[in-house]
Amino acid sequence: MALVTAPAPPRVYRVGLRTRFRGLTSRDGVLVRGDAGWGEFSPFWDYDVAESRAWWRAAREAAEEGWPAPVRDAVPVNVTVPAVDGVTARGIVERSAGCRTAKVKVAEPGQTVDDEVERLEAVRDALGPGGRVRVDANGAWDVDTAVARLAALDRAAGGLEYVEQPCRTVAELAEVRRRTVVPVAADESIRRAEDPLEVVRAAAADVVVLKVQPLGGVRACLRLAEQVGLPVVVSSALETSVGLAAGVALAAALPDLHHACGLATAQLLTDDVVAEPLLPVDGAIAVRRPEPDDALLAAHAADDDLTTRWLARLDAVRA
Ligand SMILES: O=C(O)CCC(=O)C1=CC=C[C@@H](O)[C@@H]1C(=O)O
Ligand SMILES: [Mg+2]
Repeated sequence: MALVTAPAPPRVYRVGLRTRFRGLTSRDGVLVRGDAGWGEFSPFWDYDVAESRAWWRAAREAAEEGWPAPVRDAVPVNVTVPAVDGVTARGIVERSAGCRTAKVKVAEPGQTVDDEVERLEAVRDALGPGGRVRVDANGAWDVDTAVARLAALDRAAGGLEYVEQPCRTVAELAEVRRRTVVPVAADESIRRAEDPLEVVRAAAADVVVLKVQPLGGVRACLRLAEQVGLPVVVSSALETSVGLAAGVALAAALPDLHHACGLATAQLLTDDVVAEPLLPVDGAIAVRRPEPDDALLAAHAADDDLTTRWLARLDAVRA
């Protein structure tokens, strides 16, 4: 008699964030298991059903197909510094397990340029002269603000590696790029765009940020990287180590990788669903695919209300 195993049920999780990030104090999502392993489906709640379909394709790829073979066995990563004060920022860099690049959040509502200068000076001081500092404005500035602000932040940081998404539109990114010496990286203009190649046609970026879930999986990102033809930074969507493993797999499979990747975000979580999270050692994450741990899945299981919301979302996206 053939033994038929029932498909594993989706597991809804919720874990805390150490510092408020993107307005969030915790992160939640669904983990699904297929023949190839575990996948994560965790679109932020501001992504609608249509946008979330790419996130589902990434989870399905992980669970059903797995990922292309790596060409490297470790991925250099940046420490991610939320919009915190200078003392806290210094501590985060010092406890980042050897990261030599820091990505610093700027343009936080309610903060001033002085807050950003203090944060960047502290980060540069903690990294020393050999480290790299990048900032991420999440599209919050207009062009004039970006140009003026970048001059001040470039000075405070002792040189910026790049600014990620200084303004909202592709045309604005292109103008900022023409008016400042700081290189420009496109993030939202890739991951939330109808046509990610618009950035290339408009000469709007020096670097592109690729996130596996919003862009529909590792293979989809590899194809996009080839079409874009610009240096790539793989970054997380603030997932558990199950979702991070897909980002690590992408970074490991890219033919060229010249920048540290934004994949050290397990450092931002208070806990994880795997026993050995994908954390950096000496500034790099080893390429591997950790499995969730039953006790940790149980410990971080979402309550009934959140579980119901996620299962409804999953149904809507799969329909
Ligand atoms: O790139 C990093 O260092 C970490 C990931 C990161 O910053 C982000 C993850 C998820 C959502 C975003 O608001 C944010 C980003 O804008 O890049
Ligand atoms: Mg970004």
